[in-house]
This record gives sequence, C-alpha cells and structure tokens, in this order.
Amino acid sequence: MSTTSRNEKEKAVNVQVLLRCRPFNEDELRSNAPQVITCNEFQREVAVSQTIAGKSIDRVFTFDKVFGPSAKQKDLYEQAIVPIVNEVLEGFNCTIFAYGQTGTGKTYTMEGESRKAKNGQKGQLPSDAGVIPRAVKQIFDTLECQNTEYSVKVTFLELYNEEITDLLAPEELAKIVLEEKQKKTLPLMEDGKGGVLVRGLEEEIVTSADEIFSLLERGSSKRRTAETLLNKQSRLKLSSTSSLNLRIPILVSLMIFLRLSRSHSLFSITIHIKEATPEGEELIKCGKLNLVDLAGSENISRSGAREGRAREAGEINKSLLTLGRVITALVEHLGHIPYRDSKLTRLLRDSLGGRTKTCIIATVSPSVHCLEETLSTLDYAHRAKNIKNRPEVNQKMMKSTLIKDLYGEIERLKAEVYATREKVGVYIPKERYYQEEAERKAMAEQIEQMGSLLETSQKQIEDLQCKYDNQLQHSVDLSKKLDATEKSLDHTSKLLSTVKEELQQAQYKIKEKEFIIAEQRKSENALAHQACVLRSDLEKSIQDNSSLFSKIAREDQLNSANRNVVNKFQADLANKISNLCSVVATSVERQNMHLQSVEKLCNSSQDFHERLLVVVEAEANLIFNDLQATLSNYRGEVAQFTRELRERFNTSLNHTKDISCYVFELLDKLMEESQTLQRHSSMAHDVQTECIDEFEKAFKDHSRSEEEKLMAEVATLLSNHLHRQEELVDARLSGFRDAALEKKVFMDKHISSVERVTADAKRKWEEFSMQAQHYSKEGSDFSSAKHCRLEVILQQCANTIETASQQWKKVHESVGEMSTKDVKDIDELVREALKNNEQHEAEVNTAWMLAAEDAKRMSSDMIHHFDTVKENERESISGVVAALEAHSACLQHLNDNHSGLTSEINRSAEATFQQDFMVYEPTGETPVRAVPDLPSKGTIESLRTMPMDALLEEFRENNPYESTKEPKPSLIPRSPLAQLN
Ligand SMILES: Nc1ncnc2c1ncn2[C@@H]1O[C@H](COP(=O)(O)OP(=O)(O)OP(=O)(O)O)[C@@H](O)[C@H]1O
Repeated sequence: MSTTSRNEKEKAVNVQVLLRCRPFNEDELRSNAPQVITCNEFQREVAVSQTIAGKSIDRVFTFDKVFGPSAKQKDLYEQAIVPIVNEVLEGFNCTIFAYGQTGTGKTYTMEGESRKAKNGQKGQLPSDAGVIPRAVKQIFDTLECQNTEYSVKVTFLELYNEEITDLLAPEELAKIVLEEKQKKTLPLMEDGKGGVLVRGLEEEIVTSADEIFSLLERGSSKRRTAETLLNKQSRLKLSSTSSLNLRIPILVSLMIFLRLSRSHSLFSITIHIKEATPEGEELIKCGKLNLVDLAGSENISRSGAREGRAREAGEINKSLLTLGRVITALVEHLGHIPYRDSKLTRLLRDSLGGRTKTCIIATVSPSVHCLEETLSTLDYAHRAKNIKNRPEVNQKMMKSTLIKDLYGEIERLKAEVYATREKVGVYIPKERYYQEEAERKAMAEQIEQMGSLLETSQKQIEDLQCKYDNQLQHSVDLSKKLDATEKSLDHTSKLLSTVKEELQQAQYKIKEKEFIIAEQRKSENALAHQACVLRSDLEKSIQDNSSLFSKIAREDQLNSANRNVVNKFQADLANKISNLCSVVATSVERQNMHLQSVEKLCNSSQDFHERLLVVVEAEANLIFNDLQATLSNYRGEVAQFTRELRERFNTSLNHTKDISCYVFELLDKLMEESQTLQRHSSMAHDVQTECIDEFEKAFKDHSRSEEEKLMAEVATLLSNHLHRQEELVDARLSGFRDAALEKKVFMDKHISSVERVTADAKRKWEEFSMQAQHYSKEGSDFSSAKHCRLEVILQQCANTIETASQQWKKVHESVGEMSTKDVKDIDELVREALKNNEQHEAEVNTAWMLAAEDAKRMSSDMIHHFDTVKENERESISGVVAALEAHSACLQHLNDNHSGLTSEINRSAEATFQQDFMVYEPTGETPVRAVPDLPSKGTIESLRTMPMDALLEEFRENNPYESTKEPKPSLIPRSPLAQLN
C-alpha cells in the first residue's frame, strides 16, 4: 500500500452509521399495527410519521446507508461490511456495532438465524447468515486466496451488569456450580500501552471458518443459557412484549429488563498476516475486527430519562448509559469523555474517537407501537454520525520480534505449569484466596479510579496548558500593540510640535495686522480733525456768500420771466404759422387730389364705356346666333318627336286592334266552351239518370253489398265526371286569365265565382253522396227520398251551370264593349296630341321670330345709349378740367396772400415781445469776493498712512519673530549685518 493512500486513510473520518428497518413480525401483522417508518434506500433517508396534537408530522433522518424491510442479509453485507473487512485485512482495526430496541433485529443482523446450517451447500452460507459468519467467511476466503502465512484468533465475551464473562471458556468450567460460575468474571486491566485487556479471556486460534462457526455457536448458546437461567432465577418472566410502555412504574420496568436481552456481546477476530519485504525481511501485519451486539436500547433511553432510578436499581446497563454519554461528549466536543465510567466504553474506547474504524448499524421496527423507541434510536444514531475517528494502520512487527514475544509467553506459561505440577508455588486457603481476590479487585478498582483521576488531571493540565498558550499569545499580541501605539505616539508628538510652531506664526501675523490697523486708525483721526477745520471755514464762507446768492437769485428770476415771455411768443408764432401752413397745404393737397381723381375717373369711365360697348356688341351677336341655332334644333326635335309620336300611336293602335281581336277570339272560344259545358251538364244529367236507373235496379236486387258497390261506382262516376268538368273549366279559365291579363280583372271575379259555385256544387255533391251512402246503409226506405234529393241537386247544378254560361255571355259582351270604347278613346287621344303638337310648333315659331326681333332692337338701343353716355362724359371732363384750372389760379392767389400775412404776424409778435421783455437793474448789496484759508495738499498728504510694506517692515524691526523650534529665515529682507531689535 502506498504511503499517500495510507496517509489519506489516516485522516479523521466520521463514524459510519447504517439504518436497518426489519419487516413486521407476526404479532404486529396480527394486530394490524400501522407502519410509521418509510425507508428511501436511494436517498438514504428514513421518514417517521408522527401524529402530534392531531397533526401528522414527518421527521426525516439521513444516514450513510439505509436498508428497508425488504433488504436481505446479503445486501447489507455486500454494500456495507465487505469494505470494512477488506480494511481489517489491510491492517486496520474496525468495529461494527448493532444498536437498537429489543426485537428489532440486532442479533439477526450480526449473527443471523440459521447458524446450524452454516455450511449450507458446498460450504455456502445460508441466506439468513448475519454479519459475523459472512465476515469470517470473507476473511478466510481472502487469506486462502492470498496464499500467505496467517493466523486468526477469536475471542467472544459477554458483558452483563458490568461483569465480563468469557463465552469461549473451556467446557469444564460449565460444570462448576452456577454461583461459582457467575463469580467467574474476568477483570479488565490496563495494558500499559494506553489500551485495555481482559485478563484470562480465552483466545482461540482458528484455522478455518468452520471452527469459528462452531465457537460462535457455542458462545451464543452460552449467552442464551445464561439469559434463561437469569430469567428463571428472577421468576418474573413476562409473556408478551406488547406490554412495553414507557410510563409503567419502575417495578414493571425492572421486570421487563429481566425479560429483555440486557447483555452485550463482543466477538473479536484478530488476524496476523505474514508479509515479505523486498529486502527479504518478514513482517507481520495485524488487523482486528470487533463485532458488537449491544443490549436493547430501550434500557438506555429509560436509564437516560430516569438516570437516578436506574442507578438505584443496581446500575443496570451502566455500559449502555455510558456509551450514550460518551457519544454525546464526543459529538459536543466536551473536554472530558467518560470512557472509564463503564466497561463497555473502556473496551471500545479505541472505536469511539480513537484509531479504529467504526460502523454502527441502528435497527428499528416499522410498527407504531415502537415509535418512541424508534425515534430515540434514530436520534442517537444520527448524533453518532458526527463522531470522528482517526484510523491508523497497526504497526507491522518483525517476525523475529513476534517470535521472541511468543517465546517469552511460552516460558511464562511453562513456569506456571511447572509450579502447578510440582506444587512449588504459593498455596493459600480458599477463604484467604477469595479475600485476597476481593482485595485485589478492590485495589484494581481503586487503581482504575486513580487512573481516571489521573486522566482527568491530565486533561485539566492540557486545558491549563492550552489556556497558558492562549495567554502567552495574548501577551505577545498586546506587546505588539504597545509597540504600535508608542510609534503612533511619537508621530503624534511630532505633529503637535509642528502645530504649535504654526500657531505661533499665526499669532505673530495677527500682531502684525493689529499694528497696521492701529497705524491706519491714527492717520484716519488726523484726517478727520483736518476735515472738521475745513468744514468750519467752509460754513463761514457760505454765510458770506448768502447775499451774493440772493442777487443771483433775483437775476435768475428776471431771466426766467424773460425766458418765459420769449418762449411764449415763440410758441404762439410758431403755432399760428404752422396752423396757417397746414391749412394751406391741406387745401392745396385736397385740390390736387380732387383734380387727379376727377381726371382718373373721366379717363377710366371713357375706357370702360368703350370696352363695354365692344363686349355688349359681341355678346348680342353671340346670343342672337345661339338663339337661332337653338330654335332650328328645337324645330327639328319637335318634328322628330311628332313623327315618333305618330308612329307609336299607330303601333299602339294596331296592338289594341290585335288585342281586341284576340279578346274576341277568346270570347268566342269561351262561348264554345260554355256550350260544351252545357252539353256536358246535360250529359251529366243523362248519366245521373242512368245512375239512378241503375241504382234503382240494384236496389231492386236487395243485395246490400252490391248496392254499396254500385253506390260507390256511382259516386266515383259522378266525382270523375265532376272532376273532368272542373278540369275543363279550370283549363279554360286559366287560359282566359293568362290572355286577358290586368284589363280583365272583373273576368277573374266571375271565374272565381264560377269556381266557388263549382266547388260549392262539388262539396254539396260530396255531401249528397255521403248522405246517399248513409241513407243506402240505413235502409231502402230512404232511397226514394234520396233519389228525389239527388234529382233536385242535379237540377240545381244544371241551373248553376246555366247561370255560369249566362255570366260568360255577359262577360263577353262587356269585354267587347270595353275594347271598342278603349280603341275610340286612344284614337281621340292621339288625334288630340297631334293637334296639340302642331299648335305648339306654330307657337314656338312665333316666339322665335319675336325673340330675334327683340334682340335686334335691344342691341341697337344699347349702342345708341352707349354713344349718348360717351358724349356726356366728354362734356363733363372738359368742364372738370376748366374748373381745375380756375382752382389752381385761386391757390396761387392764396399763397401770395399767405406770405404777406406771415410777415405781418412776425412784425406784430416782435412788438409784443419788446413790450413784455424786462432788463436787470443792480442793487449794490452784493459782498466783496473773499479767498478761504485752505490747508495745502502737502499737509493733507503728510496725514496719510504709510504704505503696508513700510508699516510691516517697521513692525518687524521693532518686534522680531522668535521661533520655538528652529530659526526660520525672516520675511523682511535685510542686510546680514543689520541690527535686530
Ligand atoms: N431484517 C429481518 N428480517 C427478518 N426477520 C427479522 C429481521 N430482523 C429481525 N427479525 C426477526 O425478529 C426477531 C427478533 O430479532 P432479534 O432477536 O435479532 O432482535 P434483537 O434486537 O437482537 O433483540 P434483543 O435485543 O432482545 O436481543 C427474530 O425472530 C428475527 O428473526
């Protein structure tokens, strides 16, 4: 095996946890217990259905592998155990636990059922074989295949009530009395290498799988025997497991404990395999497989819930309880792991958080009765998943070393045997031996306790060391922080000094500014004083000048009055002149405009009249031509229309004649038909008479059936005849109706009346025939009466037909009359239309002549009128021109007048101005001019503040800057030898 892969394997790995759910057992099937467990092997999940406060809640747990009720022993082994056994063969120590409630299949899983049939056929295992036989078989099969030297040793022990029993002890011991046997418990000792060993535990060397099977069977049977004996001893056997209830009192709990399997069994296989190195050395590889069938887990849950009581009850199943606590401590990474609290955890210490590879098979029942225990098992198993082991391959030993060890062991055993045989050892009485044994046991326990104390102390020391390391690290961190803080302090102090220097500079600058401000204030005060003096001088001179001002005011008054007069005069003059000018200009403009407009008007009217004349002449000619053309067209159209009218009239006349001929023909035919009808009617009468005769004849035969037959025949004949008549009449009527069309409406009326009459006759005839039939059926008495009746009806019918023919005649006559009358009317109409046409034509001709004459006359009148207008206009234009000339002369005269008037106005205005204008006269009160005593410019200039630079220089000379830090170059430039103030 390569070093890399070995290193990988030596990393921390989690404890592998498998879950197996057994199928329903017979009891559960009988009681029809509901299933609460659902296994999803594919997703490696187990769902538990719970009903809490009426609500169904599913809890789901995930494991490394899940095997449902249908999973076979083989499936579990091949999927989960084969790799573990292979690792054992590689030199690892591996442990497989079966953990779960009683009856859930721990023993079934680990050992299987059919141990006796272990060999099966041709060395094959039975299908129910559990993990142990399969692992044994796999180990031997592999070792045989490898064809190397090996040795296999097995141990099988039982742990019950914190006492270890060797299940592979020799048979002789079994013969010892029960009490003695029970006392033959094996002590658990420290091996001095951090491990434990069970002193006196038989190690059986086996060379084949069969040997192991027989040993296993032997040990298992011992285990069961012991259990039975215990149960018998307690005499508290309970018959049913269904009475499991967590709330039962402690006594009942104890009874159940006694009934249940409370012991743990540990079956170990140790393998030594020889390996040859390339150097020719012989190494021995060692692997160990522990197969643990734990006691029922309900004990632990109960013990967990009522720990105090469990202890009181004599530390029943302390091992299982401690196993739970160890798992909790490992999962929660607590400082102290209580391995030493029980023998089971001491034995399996290396499997829980140690260097062994561990697999836990948790077994559960699917039934609702076990729900609470199932949940507890699932919780435990789920927590156990988080335990981490660090598996390591066992150190390979040199063969020579191993042989040396074995020789040493042989020598020791030989010495013991010799001492026993030769009785050279120490012999003590039995009581003393027991006493010493007890003392030894007590001492061993004391040593164990001290060992646990030592372990705790070591743990505490480790914790303290850890804390000390932490503190040390903390102090190192703190010193680093201190260094960093000191550095930052230095930096800060440097910064502070810089800031102080800057502050001092700023203060010096402030002083400079203050000095400049004071100097400026001083000069301001001097200037203000000077201004006051000046103001008083000025006020005095103002007083002197006030009289001068009054003179100036008077002069100003006079000037303004004169100016007003001048302005007024100017304004009046300008006003008058402008008025006059505007009046004259307006009148001239108007005159000119008027003349222009009159001239334009005359010209345009002349042009217009000339154009109009031309247009009117042209239009009059056009109208005349159009009128002539229209009249000639109209005459042609009227002649055409008259011709067409005449043709149409002739055509309609011919058509009317044809229609009347046709109507006459039709009427003739109708007459013929009516005559035929009459003939038919007489024929019908004859037939009727014949029928009656036949009827009478038949009646005389007094045969009722024949009478009926005859009557039917008569009826048929009559109806046929009538039908034929009707058909004929209808045919004629329809033909007549088609031909006569709309103008023969009243003929339709007659036809319908004939139809009505015929239908009436038919109906009556039918009624009659019906009546006749009825009467003939009733008896011969009615026949004569009926005959008479028939005759009467026939007579009526004949009369009706005669009436119809008369009607036809009347219709014929009326149609003829109407036709002749219509022809006459149309003829008259046409004649009248022709006459009207001629008259109309004459009227149109007359109108056309009149219109032509009117047009001619109107155009000549118009031309004359236009000439007159033209002449008048010419006269008026010449009049207007003369008037214009007169106007312009008048205007000229007015212009001349205007210039004279203007000069006159100017003259009168000048006289008025001379009259109003005033001249200034001096009073002699005006004071003499005085010169004020003002300060010179130089004096004022001397009062001004010095320039800023000069002021600063002066200040810096008087107050030099003293730096606190190091001397800085002065801001004021000075010579190197200048004295500093
Ligand atoms: N997976 C399974 N398939 C078929 N039968 C099973 C299965 N698991 C358990 N059984 C049956 O259930 C019964 C109880 O099983 P078993 O004795 O192995 O339970 P246990 O957990 O070892 O009980 P205890 O804690 O009392 O030893 C046996 O008869 C066994 O045949």
